[in-house]
Amino acid sequence: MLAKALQDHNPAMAGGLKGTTIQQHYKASANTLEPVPPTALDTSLPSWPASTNPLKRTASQANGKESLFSSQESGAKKKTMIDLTQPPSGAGRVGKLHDTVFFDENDFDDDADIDLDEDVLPTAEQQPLPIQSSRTPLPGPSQRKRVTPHKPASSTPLPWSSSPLSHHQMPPFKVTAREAPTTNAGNTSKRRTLPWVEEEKRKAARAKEKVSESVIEDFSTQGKEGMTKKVERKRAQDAGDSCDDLARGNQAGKRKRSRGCDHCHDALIGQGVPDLVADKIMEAKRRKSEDYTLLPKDKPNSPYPWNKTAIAVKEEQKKLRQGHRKLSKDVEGGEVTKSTTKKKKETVARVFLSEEQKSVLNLVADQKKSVFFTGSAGTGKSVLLRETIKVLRDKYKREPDRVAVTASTGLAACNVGGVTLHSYAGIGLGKEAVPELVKKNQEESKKQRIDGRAPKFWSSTRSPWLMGTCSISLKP
Ligand SMILES: Nc1ncnc2c1ncn2[C@@H]1O[C@H](COP(=O)(O)OP(=O)(O)OP(=O)(O)O)[C@@H](O)[C@H]1O
Repeated sequence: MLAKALQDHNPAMAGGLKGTTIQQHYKASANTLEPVPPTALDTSLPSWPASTNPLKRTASQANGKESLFSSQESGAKKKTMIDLTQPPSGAGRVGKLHDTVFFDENDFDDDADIDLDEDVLPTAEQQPLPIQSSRTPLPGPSQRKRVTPHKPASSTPLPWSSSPLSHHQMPPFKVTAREAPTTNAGNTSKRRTLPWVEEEKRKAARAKEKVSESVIEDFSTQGKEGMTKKVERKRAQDAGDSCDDLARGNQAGKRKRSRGCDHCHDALIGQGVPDLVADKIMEAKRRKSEDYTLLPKDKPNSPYPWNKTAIAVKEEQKKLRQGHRKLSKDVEGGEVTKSTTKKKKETVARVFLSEEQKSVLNLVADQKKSVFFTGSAGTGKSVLLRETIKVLRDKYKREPDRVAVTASTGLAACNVGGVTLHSYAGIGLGKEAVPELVKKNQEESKKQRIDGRAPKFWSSTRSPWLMGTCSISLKP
């Protein structure tokens, strides 16, 4: 069936198959099949019309020489063979089917990209700009002819702008913004000025003219001497103005004060003030006027509420606080709040000693006797001891070193505000012999005297001794 189809398609080829089987033939052709070079394709293309160009067709549309073969013996390997060397034959049944060409609407979208091998000279409108691209064309596998752009001659001047020639010429002179002519033809620019500024200028010009006229008249009538006198009068007038302005604190005075004040100086001399004194007074005045700056209170009040000095703001805050305090007092019915009043010092209730305690105190403080008092816990021994210390310190206020509060232990000493007996004596742990301890105590007493501290006369201290949880020693 396949051989019959091939015979119908190309009788010459079918004839060539005589004497061999189809499979043997295509085995041999597959071995000898070589890729067709592109030059061969290019040379073969122009001879065919575009409608019958086999390159524009798909493999299934090529011509009757296209077919698929599969080797049933070797397995599933499929080989496609297209013979492009032979012109298409319209005699075959498959070729007849493809004589009618169908076009899609999108088939001609790429017509602009078709590279024609004709040397078409570009027209004047299509002439490319002489800007050379930095991109160099990549060398392709096929060396096709490229359309070279028509380059102008090197001597031809290149137009660098499309502006008219008048725009390229330099202006005849530099025109400033004020002198620049307006766009309106024939009208020069007129600078807008304020009417009152113009009026002031006119007045100044008129005054200048008057002054010059008067100077000429004076010079002609009074001569040089008259002119000098007039100038002096004018200076004195200026100085007088400056003094008045300084007194008022005006800005005009501040500007004029550098000139000095000759007429004030003359006035002082006229009053009988010596020249040197007048100079010093004027110098002092000048310094004062230079250093003088208006205080905020001297400055006129600003009509604007936000234009206030820091002092004015503080005064306002102070007034507000006072008003708030007054208001709070009124609300609370005149009672002062706790935060504003000082807390009263809490006083400890006075201790009232019992008869027994009083007798012990009397023996120690008045009769200067050594007393041993003891008792069970909570019977008031510490209370009595603190009261006794207090009475003795009040009694010997001018001789504080005469009262010493000691205890055998540190805890007991803390309870009555004293020190340990060993610390008071300065004997350390007290493990040495008595003579050595006495010597130590005397040395310690000397040191304390030199240092100005209260001396400890442990060795020479006599009665009364108060023995209990603590002891109080009194110097005789
Ligand atoms: N004359 C007094 N007046 C008021 N209170 C007193 C008086 N005597 C003692 N007390 C009170 O009795 C309590 C015990 O007193 P205190 O601590 O002096 O006793 P104490 O004998 O020293 O006790 P302890 O032996 O345990 O140290 C304290 O709270 C103290 O206030």
